[in-house]
Amino acid sequence: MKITDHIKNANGKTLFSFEILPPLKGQNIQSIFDSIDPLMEFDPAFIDVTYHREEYEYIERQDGLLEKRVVRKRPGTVGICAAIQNKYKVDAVPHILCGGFTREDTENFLIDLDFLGIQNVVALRGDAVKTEIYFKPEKNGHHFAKDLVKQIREMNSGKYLDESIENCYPTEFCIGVAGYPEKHMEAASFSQDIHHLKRKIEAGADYIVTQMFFDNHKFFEFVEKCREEGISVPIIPGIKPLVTKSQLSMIPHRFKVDIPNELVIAVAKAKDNKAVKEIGIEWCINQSKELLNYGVPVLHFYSMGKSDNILKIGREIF
Ligand SMILES: NC(=O)C1=CN([C@@H]2O[C@H](COP(=O)(O)OP(=O)(O)OC[C@H]3O[C@@H](n4cnc5c(N)ncnc54)[C@H](O)[C@@H]3O)[C@@H](O)[C@H]2O)C=CC1
Ligand SMILES: Nc1nc(=O)c2c([nH]1)NC[C@@H]1CN(c3ccc(C(=O)N[C@@H](CCC(=O)O)C(=O)O)cc3)CN21
Repeated sequence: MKITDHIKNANGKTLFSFEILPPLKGQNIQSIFDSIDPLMEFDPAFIDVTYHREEYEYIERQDGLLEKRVVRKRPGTVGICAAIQNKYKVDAVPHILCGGFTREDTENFLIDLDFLGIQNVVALRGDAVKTEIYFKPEKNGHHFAKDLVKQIREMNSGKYLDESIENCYPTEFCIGVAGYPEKHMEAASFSQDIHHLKRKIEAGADYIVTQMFFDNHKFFEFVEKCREEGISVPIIPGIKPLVTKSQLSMIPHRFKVDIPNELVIAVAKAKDNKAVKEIGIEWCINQSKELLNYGVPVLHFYSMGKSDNILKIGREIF
């Protein structure tokens, strides 16, 4: 079922969802099932599975020259989505990126998803590859998420890239896009970023899921601003409980989000990561309760394969 239909059918009740990443190459899928099993008691409306493109590694050869190697550390997004839908009868939502994909790759990827009965996707530009600062599209790939959204919409109206093929089957993808309560790191201003978000909705996106945030006021202001700008689609908050001290520097660095001082102080004072996990759970429960009162359509947890803390949070909320 489409995410937007899940939301409509819930009649104002807040739904539960979470996000996982494929295991490192060489691992089996059991670790994925083990992380999903405990969370089934909250009846997830959907499970997002991130997509991980290739990375470049430079290996020093014996002659001292550097050899560039292309590696994909976390393949398997589509297979995991199919396995989830088959095993749990829960909608799996693959992330689909501009980066690393030509338009043809995108079309063929979407055909696979459609054949597997996957009806939802999150359309993202994708991060720059680790060894580069700026995002670079493939030749004949998309620069921005809004262009990817447009291509999916065209397939939804039966328009494929090869116009000589007649009577193409129209797919029925429901499309999510990312929103940034604290502005995307590359956007020149918050207003400009909202303007770009609006373009994604105009291109045909059906809902927004946010970057993680630790201060609900940032989310409330973001929703207000979106509504003022005429963005009327559902906005789903994405939240993540802290688990380690090192995240105090990793999260602001990687995702360009702020951590409120009160939380920073509590985590910094904690005697070990076990204590940090408890602080993270408590903070996330408070965030969740307030978001629930605000009437969010879904609470989306960035569990990334670790479910014990989400289980504790879910038991307080759902
Ligand atoms: N894998 C995942 O689950 C998630 C990944 N992300 C990452 O966040 C990053 C951005 O992805 P999206 O939000 O999908 O990208 P996007 O294409 O919507 O926006 C990327 C940046 O370009 C700017 N922009 C958009 N249209 C523009 C235009 N026409 N001219 C100039 N600038 C424009 C935006 O303000 C933003 O700063 C990526 O790095 C993505 O991988 C974000 C959320 C979830
Ligand atoms: N810019 C951006 N890129 C993304 O891929 C992305 C977002 N934002 N925001 C939403 C989700 C959340 N994502 C996440 C969230 C946490 C981890 C994670 O596993 N973090 C580990 C350490 C990761 C590492 O080793 O670098 C952690 O300790 O939290 C990974 C992806 C992926 N998504």
